[in-house]
Amino acid sequence: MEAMKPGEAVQDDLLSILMESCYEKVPKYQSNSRYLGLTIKEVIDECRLFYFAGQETTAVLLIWTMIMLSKHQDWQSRAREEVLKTFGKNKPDFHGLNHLKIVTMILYEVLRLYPPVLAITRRVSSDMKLGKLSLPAGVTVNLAIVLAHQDEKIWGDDAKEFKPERFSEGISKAIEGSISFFPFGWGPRICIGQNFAMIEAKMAIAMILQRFAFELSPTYAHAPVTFLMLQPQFGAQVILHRL
Ligand code: HEM
Repeated sequence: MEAMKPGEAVQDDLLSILMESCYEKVPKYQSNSRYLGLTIKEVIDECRLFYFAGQETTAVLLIWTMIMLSKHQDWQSRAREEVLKTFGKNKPDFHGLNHLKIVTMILYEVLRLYPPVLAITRRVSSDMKLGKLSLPAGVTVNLAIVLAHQDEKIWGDDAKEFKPERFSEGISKAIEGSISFFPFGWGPRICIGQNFAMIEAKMAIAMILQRFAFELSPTYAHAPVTFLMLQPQFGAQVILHRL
């Protein structure tokens, strides 16, 4: 804050933007001053939210992807083939990552079966009707992402099976008009980091596939459990073979 006052240390990153809003719009922190910008507490809360919302979610997406590609070696080979065709052994670039079709299908299917955020909740602010439901003010509605993602009426008898080909023509074709795939939430509060998360996950998976073949260790026990996020309860023991 001190360094920002004379115009130093302002950079084009998230923290600077938050700090700028805080410093420029609320020059003095008096409890009676008109509230225009973020308070320091709000800046800290935003930073915490970004860390919490962005770190663990993408980490568990990557873990489940490694597990699924270990269980389904055919998809691991297809993904590696695509990555090597696109980048060779070079560092993946943004343009190429955006054009990975197989890897994207795999990530969507992992997000469908193992959504890092299992459910989202909303508090009803005033009495309202939602379809046939009457919701009184004050109740909390729980939207179980994982149940919609594995509903056999929507996804078919094989809803619980790993079949990335469901997404071969994109999300809208796979869900055919129903809102039955929302790993990043939906509506005005949809995840602000979803594009970043997908690029980050593609980058990590592509770099692993370029270097390693991998399989599950016999010690791995499949036991998804929720500790805030959906995680493998006993860890993910994966054996890597350098290529
Ligand atoms: C696989 C990765 C991710 C998943 C599955 C995920 C999932 C979600 C979901 C379901 C919500 C909506 C919560 C609600 O409606 O109550 C959300 C919100 C949010 N996410 Fe993510 N997220 C991921 C990655 C990220 C990343 C990488 C960032 C930041 C860099 C991020 C930042 C946020 C923020 C700030 C919100 C709150 C948005 C708001 O309330 O307006 N997320 N995320």
